[in-house]
Amino acid sequence: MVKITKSTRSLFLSCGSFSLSFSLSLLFPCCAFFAFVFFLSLLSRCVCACVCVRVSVCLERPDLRLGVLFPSQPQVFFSCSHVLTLFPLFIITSSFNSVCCIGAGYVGGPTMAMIALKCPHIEVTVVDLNQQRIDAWNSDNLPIYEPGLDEVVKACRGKNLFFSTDCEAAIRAAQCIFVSVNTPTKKTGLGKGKAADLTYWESAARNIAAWSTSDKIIVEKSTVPVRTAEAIEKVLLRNCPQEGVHFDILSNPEFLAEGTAIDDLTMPDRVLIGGKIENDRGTAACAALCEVYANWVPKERILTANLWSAELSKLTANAMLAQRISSINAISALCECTGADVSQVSFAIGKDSRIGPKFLNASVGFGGSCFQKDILNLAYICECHGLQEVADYWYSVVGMNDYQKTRFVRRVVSAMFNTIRNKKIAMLGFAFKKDTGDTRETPAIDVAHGMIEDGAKIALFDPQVPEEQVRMDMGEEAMKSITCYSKPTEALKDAHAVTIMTEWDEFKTYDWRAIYEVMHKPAFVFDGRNILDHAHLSEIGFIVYALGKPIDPFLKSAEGA
Ligand SMILES: NC(=O)C1=CN([C@@H]2O[C@H](COP(=O)(O)OP(=O)(O)OC[C@H]3O[C@@H](n4cnc5c(N)ncnc54)[C@H](O)[C@@H]3O)[C@@H](O)[C@H]2O)C=CC1
Ligand SMILES: O=C(O)[C@H]1O[C@H](OP(=O)(O)OP(=O)(O)OC[C@H]2O[C@@H](n3ccc(=O)[nH]c3=O)[C@H](O)[C@@H]2O)[C@H](O)[C@@H](O)[C@@H]1O
Repeated sequence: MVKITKSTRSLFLSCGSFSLSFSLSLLFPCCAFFAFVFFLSLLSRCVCACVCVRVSVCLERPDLRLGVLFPSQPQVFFSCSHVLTLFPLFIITSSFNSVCCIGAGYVGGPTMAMIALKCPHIEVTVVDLNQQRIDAWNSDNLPIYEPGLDEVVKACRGKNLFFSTDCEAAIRAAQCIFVSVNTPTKKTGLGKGKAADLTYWESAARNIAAWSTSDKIIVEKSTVPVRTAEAIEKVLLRNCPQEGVHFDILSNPEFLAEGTAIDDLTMPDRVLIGGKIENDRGTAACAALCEVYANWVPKERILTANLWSAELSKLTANAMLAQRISSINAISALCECTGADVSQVSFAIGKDSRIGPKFLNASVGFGGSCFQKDILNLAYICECHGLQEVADYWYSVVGMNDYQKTRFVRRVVSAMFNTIRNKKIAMLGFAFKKDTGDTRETPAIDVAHGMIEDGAKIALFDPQVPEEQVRMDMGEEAMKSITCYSKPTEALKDAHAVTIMTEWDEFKTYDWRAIYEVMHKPAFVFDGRNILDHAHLSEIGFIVYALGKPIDPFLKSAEGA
């Protein structure tokens, strides 16, 4: 008796589906698309059947041919046809030509501009609740400073790149929705000071659910706790009023760094796409997103993974990068005690190909919106899983960063005869790194507060950070002790000391001899980024403190005093 196998059944099913949809399409033209899809499906299965028969003849293996109809050897047929039947699904999802991104910030803006630039066939709309931000994206004064960004935006804006506050229209129109909203550390409630605040994410998901009338691929671009996709899926499914709308969730964490975003996006080390690769829809959704990136990223750099691995990889990458900085900063403290030079140590260990040279610059501390937030979040997740020792390990990376900032302030105060009361301290740089105007979690905030506590008057200059931003970061009370200058010469005139907080290239080109002349003596330089020519400064007459470098004899004696 002929037993109906999976492969036989699928052949009959395809045949039936095609006939039905074909007949329906004669009555209702809108069914023609489905008829086409089922036709492709049937075709693919028939091709497989023919191949199996042909192969069976060549190899004299009747069992392979029988596999089409009988249970003896169905795998060959079944797996081939399975792959080919993904094809129609692939067509549905891969050909998307309209994407939207919720969140027009440091990630949403540049990443979408790059997709628009590299994929002229895709219409990209970036939406945000913040009207001011959207207006800025639509103006000549972009809301973020990022080298090369202006050119990319100008090349596509109004063609296939649009910025809008009309979230509803953008969500309705898009086949694929990137979510790139902020995920800061929770300030109150359960997990405050550690857990990620997913309020903005959840509200974006609720909007997607409310306004979607067709299937969507939802892409997590924001950095989120591992297993967020699971929670988001629940929100989407329970809140979508439209029957039959399907959401495929992907994790596509962003690895760009501010200041180099355009280069990072143009040639990323890797693009990571996590999805439910254990099922056909998940695989097809992953493939569709891979296709977008394949327009400019070499295929071998596009990695796929399961959802949870992708989500966790992002937190882990940031934690590991920050951990390298805390490690070298810890060594910088030891260098100062022993006469070793941290730059020489970094160089020597970086030559080991297993360690590598990057992220080994000692500094006054890492800043930025993500490192601290993501480590705290990672540690909190560990705590929630009862892994206290693992959590403590990661907390210590943040602890070392705090120590480095405090240590820097202590050096400033102790070097200047244990008092900086009413002394003018020129602070060069406020951004958390060069080539950005971003000040989130910048070490300059803590250092400035530390020096103000000791009575200092701070004269601040940063080439990209406006006074209003400093005011927001420091607060009105602290601003009584801070004056912001638009020219470095004004900040430096009559200063007792200079502190370098950001590694802006222009600081290296200043006429330090002329600066020395207009400063009070002894004139101090505290280089929190190790960017200046310290030997040259000493030769001019400055008392120089540089992180992790042999200590100037003047400072040693001041400490002893
Ligand atoms: N800043 C960076 O360099 C990187 C950030 N990330 C991650 O990307 C995410 C976004 O970061 P940023 O772009 O820096 O944040 P951001 O704060 O600059 O931008 C987020 C934007 O989302 C908007 N928004 C919030 N809720 C919204 C909603 N429901 N509908 C519409 N718009 C909404 C906000 O108004 C804001 O403009 C975070 O999870 C961050 O951890 C990842 C890699 C790099
Ligand atoms: O998730 C994120 O937000 C991003 O966080 C970092 O990017 P970003 O914070 O923009 O800038 P980094 O170049 O990593 O610098 C972070 C901080 O570390 C400091 N740093 C960096 C390198 C180093 O050797 N020493 C050091 O002190 C920088 O001055 C800065 O304050 C990561 O490098 C990105 O891959 C990631 O996508």
